[in-house]
Amino acid sequence: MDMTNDEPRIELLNSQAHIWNHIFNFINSMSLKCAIQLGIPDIIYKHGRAMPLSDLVAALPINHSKAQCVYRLMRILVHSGFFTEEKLSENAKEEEDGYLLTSASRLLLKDEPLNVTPFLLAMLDPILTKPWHHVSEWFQNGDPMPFDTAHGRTLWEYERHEPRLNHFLHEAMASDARLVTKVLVKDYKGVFEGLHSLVDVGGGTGIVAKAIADAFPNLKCTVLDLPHVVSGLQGTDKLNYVGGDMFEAIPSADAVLLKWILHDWSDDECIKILKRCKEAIGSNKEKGGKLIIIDMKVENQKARAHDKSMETQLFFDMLMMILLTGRERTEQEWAKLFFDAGFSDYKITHILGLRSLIEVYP
Ligand SMILES: C[S@@+](CC[C@H](N)C(=O)[O-])C[C@H]1O[C@@H](n2cnc3c(N)ncnc32)[C@H](O)[C@@H]1O
Ligand SMILES: O=c1cc(-c2ccc(O)cc2)oc2c(O)c(O)ccc12
Repeated sequence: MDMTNDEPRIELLNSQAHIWNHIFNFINSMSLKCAIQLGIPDIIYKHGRAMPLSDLVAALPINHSKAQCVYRLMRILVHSGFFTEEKLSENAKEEEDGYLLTSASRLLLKDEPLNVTPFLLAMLDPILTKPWHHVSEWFQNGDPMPFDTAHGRTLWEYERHEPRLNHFLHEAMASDARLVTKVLVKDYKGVFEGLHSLVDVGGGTGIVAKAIADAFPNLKCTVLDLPHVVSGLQGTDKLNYVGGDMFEAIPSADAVLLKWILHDWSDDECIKILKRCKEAIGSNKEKGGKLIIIDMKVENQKARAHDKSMETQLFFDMLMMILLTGRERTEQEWAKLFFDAGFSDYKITHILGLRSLIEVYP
């Protein structure tokens, strides 16, 4: 069909703009990465009030020949909601604006306890972005995921031999763990009440388990993770680290926590992990034994076609397909996994923004 003849001109131009926006979506992420690497959020924060462009330029660690370009970087970041502009003076004749942080850029400050910068820097590192250039090739070959097509080995193999990847992934996960734990322990204490023991499976360096152990004096926590992740980590009387493999065995406990684990894995792999979790909990539902999952629940796509949070969930689903063997799941897909692994019931609570808390009972 010849679009130029049949489509109204306005629709033709809108379609072109839609495509341009998609071509250049990466410019939003890369501009933000640049601002963080230059320390722009911290510089504006330290200034303490709306910061004029000239002061920002003077404070930046840049070559002076690039001074003219700062305005253009800031303009796109204002547009995407990371900074706002405010008049520097009450005097209407004075035109100059100054930059202020927004609630999103406050989460990028170095001294912010819930800083999400490590997650951003990890996801935009060339090791993790290279596989995106190999997706169509992967669709046509026999590799398990585009990460292998790009790097010749799985992410797990790469991580074992490349300390930098291992380090930035654990920093990324730890930063997310701090944010989620803050909400969980403050607002959803009931989930952990009555429990005496909990294993955080794939709990990394133990940020979540430490916070739960601190918040509940009668609860002893264990972190199970791969031996190279937990080796050298010092436990306490309330927190202990176990090096092991969740596909083989999970220490027994009243409750098992799986935060951001199951979305990394295929359905068959999840069923194996879930069966090990059920063995660890035992079968006594009345004793309070349960599995606690923190992961996304994707809604029906048709109902939310233009919803921003649906888009973010779809981004994560693609990320899991490109890097790992995992996926994001609908309620029906979650329920099937639980019943196939031998669990009898579950309850989903929407408490963590795009992620849900799913309690699963033996
Ligand atoms: C995406 S991270 C999630 C970390 C943590 N639960 C969080 O949300 O912050 C996945 C974790 O699973 C761990 N892991 C991967 N394979 C594992 C296995 N076979 N047994 C135990 N842990 C494993 C990784 O080392 C990593 O710490
Ligand atoms: O980029 C990742 C990587 C992982 C990951 C790394 C190593 C493992 O043994 C398992 C998983 O998990 C991720 C994840 O859960 C996420 O939500 C975003 C990114 C990544």
